[in-house]
Amino acid sequence: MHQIPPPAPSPLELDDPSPLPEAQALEATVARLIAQLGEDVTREGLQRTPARVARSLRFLTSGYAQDAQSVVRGALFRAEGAELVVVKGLEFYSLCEHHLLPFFGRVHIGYVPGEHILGLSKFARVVDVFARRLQVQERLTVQVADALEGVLRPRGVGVVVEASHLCMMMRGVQQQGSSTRTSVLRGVLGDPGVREEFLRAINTP
Ligand SMILES: Nc1nc2c(ncn2[C@@H]2O[C@H](COP(=O)(O)OP(=O)(O)OP(=O)(O)O)[C@@H](O)[C@H]2O)c(=O)[nH]1
Ligand SMILES: [Zn+2]
Repeated sequence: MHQIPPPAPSPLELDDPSPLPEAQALEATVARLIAQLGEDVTREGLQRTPARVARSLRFLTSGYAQDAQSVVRGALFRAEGAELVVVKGLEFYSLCEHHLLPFFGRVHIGYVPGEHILGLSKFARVVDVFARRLQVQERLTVQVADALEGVLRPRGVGVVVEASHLCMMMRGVQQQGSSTRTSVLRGVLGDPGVREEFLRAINTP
């Protein structure tokens, strides 16, 4: 009888038995950072922390090694219509480039197809390519719109990002209730009728 093997863990989640020199350098940097915060890196709870943080940071910035073209490959299909398509509420987590603290929220995307439509899951994958980098919210919004425009050549595209920034919540101005909305509306998504339809779709629960 065949045993079903357990699913392989993602390479980024593995405990690397022989870390590459750059991974070791990152670990050493994290160890130095912890020491400079006045902590004892050799105490039991912290011994493996530099390796964990290095691994975690590599995952959280894994978007640098990806590009939107490869992510959508194979999921472009001939368009069946030319109506507005809205994919809303895509969750994302990113790191603010000023404080290296998380900002997170939802991305809403609308587009009016040209010759192609895109497999629905790929919108979330495109968002992750750009969210898993050191970012500002405005650039994230523009990069998602640029990427979709590049691969889909749509008649119009709209990207709205709503996010909470921990750098504004747990430090700095400490505005726990604040959130930020950024948007890019291009092509026919800029036309009043289509824009209204898109904004109504994303604002309706
Ligand atoms: N526009 C924009 N600003 C951001 C984003 N993330 C963080 N910031 C802001 O970047 C700015 C950095 O300002 P600085 O004055 O250099 O840094 P700071 O002294 O830590 O600022 P405070 O947060 O006000 O304490 C702050 O106003 C942050 O709120 C983002 O995604 N977009
Ligand atoms: Zn910040």
